[in-house]
Parts: sequence; C-alpha cells; structure tokens
Amino acid sequence: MSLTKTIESLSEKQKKEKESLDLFLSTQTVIKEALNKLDFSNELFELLKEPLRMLTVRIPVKMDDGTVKVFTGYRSQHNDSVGPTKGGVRFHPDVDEEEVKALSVWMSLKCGIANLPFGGGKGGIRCDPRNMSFGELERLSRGYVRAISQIVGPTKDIPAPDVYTNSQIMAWMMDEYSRLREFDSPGFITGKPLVLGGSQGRETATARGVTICIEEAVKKKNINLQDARIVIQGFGNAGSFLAKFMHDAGAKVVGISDAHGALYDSEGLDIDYLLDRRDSFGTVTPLFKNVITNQELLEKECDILVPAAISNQITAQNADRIKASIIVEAANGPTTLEATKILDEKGVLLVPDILASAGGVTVSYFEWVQNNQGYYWSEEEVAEKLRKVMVGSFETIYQTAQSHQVNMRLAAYMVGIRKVAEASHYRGWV
Ligand SMILES: NC(=O)C1=CN([C@@H]2O[C@H](COP(=O)(O)OP(=O)(O)OC[C@H]3O[C@@H](n4cnc5c(N)ncnc54)[C@H](O)[C@@H]3O)[C@@H](O)[C@H]2O)C=CC1
Ligand SMILES: O=C(O)CCC(=O)C(=O)O
Repeated sequence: MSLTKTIESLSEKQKKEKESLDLFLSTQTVIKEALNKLDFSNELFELLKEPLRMLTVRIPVKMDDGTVKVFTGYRSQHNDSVGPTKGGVRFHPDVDEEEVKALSVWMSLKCGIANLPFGGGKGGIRCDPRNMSFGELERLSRGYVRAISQIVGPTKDIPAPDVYTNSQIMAWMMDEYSRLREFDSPGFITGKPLVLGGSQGRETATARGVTICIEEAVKKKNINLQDARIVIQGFGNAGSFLAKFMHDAGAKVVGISDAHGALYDSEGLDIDYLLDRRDSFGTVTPLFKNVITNQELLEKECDILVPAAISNQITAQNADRIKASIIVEAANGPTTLEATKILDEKGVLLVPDILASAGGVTVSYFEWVQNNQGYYWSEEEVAEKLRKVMVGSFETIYQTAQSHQVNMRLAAYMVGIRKVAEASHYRGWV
C-alpha cells in the first residue's frame, strides 16, 4: 500500500495525532541542528529533546444535565533549569499529548529568545468549550487546577491563556489554586482580569509583538506597511487585535478567517465591523455568505501572511502556492519543516513562531513581576518594555541568520536554546 493510501485510511483523530507527532519530531530535528551549530554536546540534546515532566490527568465534571463527563488534560514541563516553567493552557477538541509536549518545548525557546527567567511549560484539555455552558467551563477549569496542583505554582510552573481560554478562565483557575493553598496567589497564573492582578497590555500583547515583528520585517524587505496587503488566519485574541493594529497602521487587511471559514476582499475588509460582530471564541464568518475555506485563504494574493490560529496550516502541499513575500507566524507551529524549506527556496522571509508570538509570554512575565512586587505599571510602561524586547530579539535573530547563513527558524532556535542549554550545564545536569 502506498504511503498516501495509508494516510488516507487514517481517521481524522489518527491524522491529527500523526500531525502532532510529526510536529514534535520536527522540533527535535531543529533543536539538534541548533545545538550542533552552537557546539553543544549530544548529551544536551538527549536532555532537551523531551520534556522533563508530562502529567496526564482525568477530570470528572458534573454537566448541567446531571451526567458526569470525564475530560483528559495535560501539563508538560519541558525544562526548569532557568527558572519556573511557563506557558498557556489550551482548551480544544484536538489537543493531544504530542502537541502539548511540542508546545512546551517552544515555550522554553520563546523564553530564551525574550531572555525571561523561565523554562517552557504548556497545558491543554481535550474539550470543545464552544459547546459548554459557563458553569461547565468553570467546573472544568477548577477541576484541572486540582488535578495538576502538585506540580504547578508561582515558583514552579505558571499557566496562562492560549487557544479558547481567556481571562475569566484564568480567574477561576487562580481562585481555585488560592483556595487550595489557603493564600491569595495572583502569581500562580497570568492573563488574569486587571482587578485580580492582571497586567495592562496582556490582552493585546501577542498581537503587539506580532505587529512589531511585521514592522521590522517590512523594513528588511523594503515594503511600505501602508501599501501592504495582509491576510490573517484566525480572528481570536492574536488575530483580531492584529487585524485592528494593522488596519489602524494604514495597511489593507484583505483576508481573515475563523474555524468555520474565511473572508477575502482585495479592496480590504471592514475590520471595525468584523471586530464588533465576532464572538468570544473569535468566530465571525458564519454571518456571511461569500465564505471561502481556510486553505483557500492561505493561497490568496497578499504581501504579508499571518497564520494566527492552529498548527500545521502551511505544508509541503500548499507552500508552493503561497503568494506572500513575508510570513509572520503568530500561531504556534503553523508551518511544517518541509514547507519552511520550500518557502526558503522561494525567498519568503519567514518570521518564526517562537520569535513572532513571544509578546504574550513577555507581558505575562511582566504580570508575574508586578504580582510579586505588588506594584503595577501603566500601559505605556508595559508597551515600551515589550517593544524593547521584541525589537532586540528580532534583530538578534535576523543577524544570527545572516551571519550563520541559516533561515530565521534555525537562527531563532539557536538563540532560544542557548540559555536553557547553559543553565542545564551550569547546574551540572549534563
Ligand atoms: N493568546 C496568546 O497570548 C498567545 C497565542 N498564541 C498562539 O496564537 C494562536 C491563536 O491563539 P489565540 O488567538 O489566543 O486563540 P483564540 O482562541 O483567541 O482564537 C483562535 C482562533 O483560531 C480559530 N480557529 C480555531 N480552530 C481553527 C481551525 N481548525 N482552523 C482555522 N481557524 C481555527 C478560531 O475560530 C479563532 O478565530 C494559537 O496558535 C496560540 O497558541 C501564541 C502566543 C500567545
Ligand atoms: O503567556 C504565557 O505565559 C504563555 C503564552 C503561550 O502559551 C504561548 O506563547 O504560546
């Protein structure tokens, strides 16, 4: 049987699991390459190729109809040699172990790039919050915290929002942790509402960071942002604020999408109207008739393409047909390794996820610092500190790519892995 036939015969769930595994294996491949380029030992690769800890939990939740449903959750801690682990929690029907593992490795790299005193962690629950009531979501969030409480905490592992989780879910999780510890613990989690110790600017931080990367990338390509046409896949936290920032900067947002489909208009979309109509899960396209698919959107005419939804969107199957000359990855893992090679050959400037989406964790770090010191900063202070981190990180990685004659992804892995590799070494682990 041919390989294509074999893959076709897999169920949707098996296909997703295979994609997650491929994503994780590709991550290991690039880590190995980065460590080799930096002359680190193979022992370090053996340590860093897998998370130190991976906890799988079962969470029973009383549903509104009186039945009990048991959900599967994960928390992966890649490496805590630099400091406590840090990373979001994703609520999504497709979450699986390999994906969470890969996401936690990327968090170590992001923290290394932004020079934060954290290692990488990540969590997820296999569920579809779009079909759950507020009460069910609260019980699930609290149940997850009880299940992972032994391995998390303000000096151990600090969660945050990710796909389909938000400040309300962070608030429930913080409250549950504080009750367990009998101590108010705002520093247990970031991305909280402002009144519970959230930081100014955290909600928009990921999109701000992506915006800064776009501003830096267009300079390198001699493109004027005001003349640029932008396609954004995903209209949630990252995608929708980015659309707003790009629109306000005078660029033309010609395409956006959500889990149900995509909208494209070469004359530019009415972003304020779309923002007004989107729901809290970043859904807007079901309100329209002229909807195209997410895959069609990726191949549309534009100058800048920003995948800001889920992983494995740009693959060897479609990379050749991508028209953008700049791709800035707001999502985690949207481009496969094979696709990265094809895009390199086409001369596309690809700003990788572990750099482009580092704005979120950077402001999460600021939130944690403010919680620890009990003194809070203005939005301007946060924005200024974030800009400094993002511009500096972009330039370091761009220059590393130039001087080593490698692409921005490998350069970002080289910059990102150094801190965790050195910290593991100094601790005497390898
Ligand atoms: N929120 C944050 O602070 C950060 C988010 N990210 C990454 O950015 C990406 C988006 O995250 P958020 O905006 O926070 O999530 P979100 O939950 O706010 O929005 C997700 C968006 O993706 C769309 N989507 C979901 N499934 C899809 C599918 N199968 N096909 C196409 N679109 C789909 C949703 O409809 C929604 O518009 C994720 O990869 C996340 O890991 C990265 C760094 C930080
Ligand atoms: O804000 C954080 O701590 C983590 C954000 C996150 O999960 C990510 O960057 O993928």
